[in-house]
Amino acid sequence: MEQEKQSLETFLTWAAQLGISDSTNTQQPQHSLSSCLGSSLCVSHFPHSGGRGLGAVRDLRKGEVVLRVPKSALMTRESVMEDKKLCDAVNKHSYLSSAQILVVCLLYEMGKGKTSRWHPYLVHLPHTYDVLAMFGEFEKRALQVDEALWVTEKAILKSKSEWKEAHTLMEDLMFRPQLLTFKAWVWAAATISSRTLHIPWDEAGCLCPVGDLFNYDAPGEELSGIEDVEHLTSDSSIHDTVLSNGDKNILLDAEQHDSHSQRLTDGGFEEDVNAYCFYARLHYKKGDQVLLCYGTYTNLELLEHYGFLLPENPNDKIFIPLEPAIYSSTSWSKESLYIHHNGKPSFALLAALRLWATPQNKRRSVGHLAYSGSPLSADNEILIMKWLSKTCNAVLKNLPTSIDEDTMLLSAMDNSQDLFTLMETTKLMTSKHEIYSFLEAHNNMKDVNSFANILLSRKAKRSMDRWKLAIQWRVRYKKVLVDCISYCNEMLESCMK
Ligand SMILES: C[S@@+](CC[C@H](N)C(=O)[O-])C[C@H]1O[C@@H](n2cnc3c(N)ncnc32)[C@H](O)[C@@H]1O
Repeated sequence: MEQEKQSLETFLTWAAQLGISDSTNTQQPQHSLSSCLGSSLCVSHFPHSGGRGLGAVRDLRKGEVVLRVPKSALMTRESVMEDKKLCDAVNKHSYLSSAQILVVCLLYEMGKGKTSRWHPYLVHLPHTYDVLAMFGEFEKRALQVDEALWVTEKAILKSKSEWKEAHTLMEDLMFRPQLLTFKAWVWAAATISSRTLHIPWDEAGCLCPVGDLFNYDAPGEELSGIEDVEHLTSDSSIHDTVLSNGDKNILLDAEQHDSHSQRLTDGGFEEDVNAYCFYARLHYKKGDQVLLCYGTYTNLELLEHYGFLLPENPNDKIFIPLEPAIYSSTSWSKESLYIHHNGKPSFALLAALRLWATPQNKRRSVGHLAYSGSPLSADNEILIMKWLSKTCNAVLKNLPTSIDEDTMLLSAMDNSQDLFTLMETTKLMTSKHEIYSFLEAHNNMKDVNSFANILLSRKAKRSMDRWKLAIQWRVRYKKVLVDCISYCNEMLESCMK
């Protein structure tokens, strides 16, 4: 513990020496070079929203600058490739993407150990991640929903193929065997995926010491009026994040105290000061966690890119299987046909269903109504609400566990110190099969008395954390379906009045 504190202090001193500062005084960035924090922020622990993060050391006003990280302190492809050996090797592998190269750069610096100029920063990177590419077979299956399984499978395959493609380069650079493994690659790729920030000159983004300690908050009401804002930012990654928020022409904030309070961006690279600047997106009280909006993400996207999800995510959306005729009834894209976090069908899904439920020869005459979001007739509305409710019910019934069982399993997991107690608590539940599968995936253990030991294995503990995330995700998915059924019932009632 003491060692960790010491190491954090060393890191913050190192950061101050690089000019990183949370001081409000831009002329005289830091009073002392002993820490880059202390004027606005401090590193703190927030167990329910991201773990390690940044807290306010004083009341912060919305829009005020809370951290500056000079360009020279950013870890980018450009800065790491000042190393001639790396640069020469990379130049021989031009087929690699910029993100793959940044992954190699990170592993290369890791390989340097204490001699890396980034060493004080690198030692504070998380040791493991829970992004989908790290999900094992058991954890993947625990997601239960085809769409999520498919996204996970895709993430794993992508990671594998990117690793294979970069292998020759890493061999050329004579990486030691440990850094050549797929495990090392997924770790580095997850670091890049979950921590890089957008910079205008490199699509791979940058690693930003101290600036990457901000935990995530979903964009709030300011974006909720733009239903399909995700189309603007659809290929989600943290890089798009600041892009999605960075348009200073979009001023949606009602409060207009000063120019800063209007900005939607809470972080971005600013040419005039040659630094990454972070702003308070809200008023914060001393002690509050200061959060950053990385972008607009569904829970599945958060899991894919960042390895966490939000219990209440205003940007969550779920997809249900639709008949081919529904997709072909309109020109809306498949991605726009979904159900919102609160159970309401998306604008496009409603329009598509309304047209699909209209006889083919009448569609043309009512197309304009459907595309403007209007109901077509009471009968049509009743038909689609019944269909949607029935479909959601069928999806729920086809899933291996219910919300109640999942909730009980989660609570048993939280309250059991070991797997033996967990088994006892869940003896009568369907979930016990899942627990057996977990045991099979981790040891083929048949001896109940040794369950307790499993929790001691670090690998099983990691797997359990991911299993828990998978259950939390599927519970959210199922709750959206239940809310959609309620929504349909309400609509049906009002149609039948
Ligand atoms: C840019 S880092 C933020 C700092 C990070 N907590 C750390 O200790 O280094 C992003 C990671 O923090 C975690 N995180 C951020 N916001 C979170 C939130 N609201 N809830 C849970 N985890 C969060 C996730 O693990 C994510 O991949």
